[in-house]
Amino acid sequence: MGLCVSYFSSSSPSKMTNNRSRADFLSTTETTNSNVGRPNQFLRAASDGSGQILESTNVKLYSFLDLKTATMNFKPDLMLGQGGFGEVYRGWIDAKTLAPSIAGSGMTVAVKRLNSENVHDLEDWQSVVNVLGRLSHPNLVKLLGHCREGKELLLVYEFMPKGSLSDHLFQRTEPFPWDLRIKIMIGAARGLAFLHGLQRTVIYREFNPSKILIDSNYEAKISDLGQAKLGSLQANPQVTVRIMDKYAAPEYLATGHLYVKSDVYGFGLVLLEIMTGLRVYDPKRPEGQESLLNWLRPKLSSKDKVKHIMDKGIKGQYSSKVATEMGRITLSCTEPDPKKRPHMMEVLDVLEHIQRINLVIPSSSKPDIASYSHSSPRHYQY
Ligand SMILES: Nc1ncnc2c1ncn2[C@@H]1O[C@H](COP(=O)(O)OP(=O)(O)OP(=O)(O)O)[C@@H](O)[C@H]1O
Repeated sequence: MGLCVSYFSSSSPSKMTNNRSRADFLSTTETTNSNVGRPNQFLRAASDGSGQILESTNVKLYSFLDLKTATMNFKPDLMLGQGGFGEVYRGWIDAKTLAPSIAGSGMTVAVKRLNSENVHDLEDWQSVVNVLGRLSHPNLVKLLGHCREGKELLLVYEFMPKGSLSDHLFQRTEPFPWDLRIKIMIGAARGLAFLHGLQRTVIYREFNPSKILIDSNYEAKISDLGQAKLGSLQANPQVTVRIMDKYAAPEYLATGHLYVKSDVYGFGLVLLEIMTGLRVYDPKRPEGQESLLNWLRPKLSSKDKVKHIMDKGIKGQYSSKVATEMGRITLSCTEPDPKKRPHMMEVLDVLEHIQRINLVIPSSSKPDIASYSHSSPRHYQY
């Protein structure tokens, strides 16, 4: 995890570093020639009023003891999950002062305790926390606080009570309703478009369904802003390089160069996952079908064939026009040539259109979202 900061002209595609550490999945780049090569509408994301860059960061500095208190000493029962860089615990803080509070009172937060062995470039910890703590958008999980004490590194995030898109798509027996799938991807597209539309462009880099978290209203927020500049390969060449990143764009795997459009590729793969209900890569599938995109790409452009790749569990919840349009936008996002991929604002427009055209499906053939939404992933019930 980590952030790679580099400076370049924003003419797209934007060349980045050739570091391939998983560590620098979230990259910021400053535009020296701010709008060159961008469609005007691309700036809408940063200027539509929904997101902003705060004057100063509100990210609170916690002591390790504070966060021990907030999480009942990192009680195993409170563990929300474990990622490649550490564990995430449920915790509680005072909603006004953000001071740690006793379990069950105040505001719930997610406390990420990073495994410091994976963190190698700590000099910029404070500055990166400051930069990312200033980004505010309804579709980004808010970074509320951080702690750095000896080997302990922690980040405190807004709590997302419905877990991740990955939990809903792949961990549950009940199929995730189509309307929610599209709503969530629209929210995620807004979050990414905001990052890409900033004058100091942010490339997220490891977009995938476990990074899309869901709030109580099924609004999506992109998580992990703030896991920043912690462990670039430059700082520590021994860091394991994860060459076969399942969601990584081909140009990144081939050259190590990262572009704004590399995020669009990852987004396209998640679109394919919400269409099919299948993981983007599964070695257990029969030969030739392990990579979802390689297997299904020929069907995405065919009006007749695309219907057949849709998740059987959501049959009847979308029109065939929706399936066709989804096939088209997925194909376009996953174009091998990054220049041919759309900007996130364009993807957002298409998804909003798809959401509108699906209104023709009578609600009687759709599942009762209210009853679905009463359930949360098991580990989120407390
Ligand atoms: N803000 C949050 N609110 C609620 N749950 C969260 C929050 N952040 C993370 N989680 C949960 O904690 C678990 C681990 O998250 P984490 O970000 O560490 O890992 P990941 O995204 O699965 O993988 P990695 O960081 O290795 O790429 C996930 O299952 C996620 O659902």
